[in-house]
Amino acid sequence: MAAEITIHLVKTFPGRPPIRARIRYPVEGATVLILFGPSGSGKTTILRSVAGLEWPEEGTIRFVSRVWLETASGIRVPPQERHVGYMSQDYALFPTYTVTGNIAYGLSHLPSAERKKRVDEVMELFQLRGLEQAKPRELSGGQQQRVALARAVAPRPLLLLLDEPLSALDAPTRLHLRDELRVLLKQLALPSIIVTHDWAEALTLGDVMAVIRAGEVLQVGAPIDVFSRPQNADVARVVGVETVVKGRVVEATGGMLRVSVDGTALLALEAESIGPDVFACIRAEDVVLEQGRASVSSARNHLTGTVQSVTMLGALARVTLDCGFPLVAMVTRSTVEEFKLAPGLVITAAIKAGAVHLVSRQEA
Ligand SMILES: Nc1ncnc2c1ncn2[C@@H]1O[C@H](COP(=O)(O)OP(=O)(O)OP(=O)(O)O)[C@@H](O)[C@H]1O
Repeated sequence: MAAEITIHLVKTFPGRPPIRARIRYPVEGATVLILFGPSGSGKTTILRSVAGLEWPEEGTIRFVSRVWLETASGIRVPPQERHVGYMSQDYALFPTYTVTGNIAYGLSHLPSAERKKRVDEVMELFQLRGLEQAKPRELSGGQQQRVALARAVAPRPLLLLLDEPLSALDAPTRLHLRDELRVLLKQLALPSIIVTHDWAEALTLGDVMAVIRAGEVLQVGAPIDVFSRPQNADVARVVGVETVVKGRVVEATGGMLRVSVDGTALLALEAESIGPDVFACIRAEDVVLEQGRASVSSARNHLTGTVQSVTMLGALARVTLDCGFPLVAMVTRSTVEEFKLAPGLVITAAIKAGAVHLVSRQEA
C-alpha cells in the first residue's frame, strides 16, 4: 500500500461555523499538497492542526505509519514530537538573533560541532553565505523568507508546513522565489503542505491540491485537473480559472509569445522567466463568443470552436467549447439566446492576449 497522509478533523472556534477537513492522499519523496481557498476558509487552521499547534475537537491525523492525532483513542502527539518544519505567514524570525542564531534554534539537541556543520549546510543550500551575523531587520523580504525556510528545514523534519510562504514579498521577488522554491522542495525530497490563495503558486508548486471554502474541503486532486475540471460550480467559483491547458512557447515576436496548445496557436503577452513548457490559463469570463468572421473586438486570439455543452447558472451560462483543446466561456443568458448556443454549433471565441496567463511548467 502506498504511503499516505490522512487529515480528518473538526475544529470549531466560538461563534464560527466548524472547519471540517477530509483529505487523504498518497505521499512520496517530495509530494506537495496545496491548501487553496479564500481568506478565512480554514487553511491555516488545518495546517496548524497538522503541526500540533491547534487541537481539533475530533479527528485523525496520520503521516505514513505515524499517528499524530486520533481523538477516538486519545492519541495527541505534541508538536515537538511530530518532527515537522513549520513556517508561518509572517516568518516569525527572532528579531534579536542573527541569521545563524535563528537557523540553529531548532538544533539545540545536537552537539555543538554537528550543529555548526548543519547550520553551514543550510546556509549554503539557501544561498545565505555572507549574512551569518545579520539580524532579520537588516535583510530583504526574499532573504528573510530564505532564513525562515532554512530554519524550518535545518532539523531535517519529516514534513514541511508552509503558510503563504511568498505572500509577504513584492511581485517580482515572489515570481522568482516561486520557481526557486519548487526546485528546492524537489532537491530536499521533503514532502510539504503549502497554504496559498494564489492559483499560479498552486499550479507551479502543487502535486495535489485541496480546495477549501468556508471550512469545507470541496475537491482534492491534481491542480491542473481541479482548475480545468472543477467538480461543481462552487469549486469553479473558488478557483476562478477554468481553462488550464499544457502548451509550448514556439515563438516570441513583438512583445507577444506564440504558444502551441495541441497544435492550436494562442497569443499571450510576453512574460519574464517563462520556460518553453507552460500552462496556458484563461478565466471563463475573459472568453468572448462571436458569431461569423466579422470581429468587433480587438482581441488577438480568435479561435473556432464547437460548442460541447451549455449549463445555465442563473443569469449566466457556462459554455464548454472544443477549439482543438477544451475551452470554457462564461456568457450571459441573452448571449445564449441570441446565438442559439447549443451543442454542435460552431462559433468563434475571442480572447485578448493579456487574458492568456502563462505559468511555467516542469516537463516530466
Ligand atoms: N484562534 C482563533 N480564535 C477564533 N477564531 C479563529 C481563530 N483562528 C482562526 N479563527 C477563525 O477560523 C476561520 C478560519 O481561519 P484560518 O486562519 O484558518 O483561515 P485561512 O483560510 O487560513 O485564512 P487566511 O488566508 O486569511 O489566513 C476564520 O473565520 C477565523 O476568524
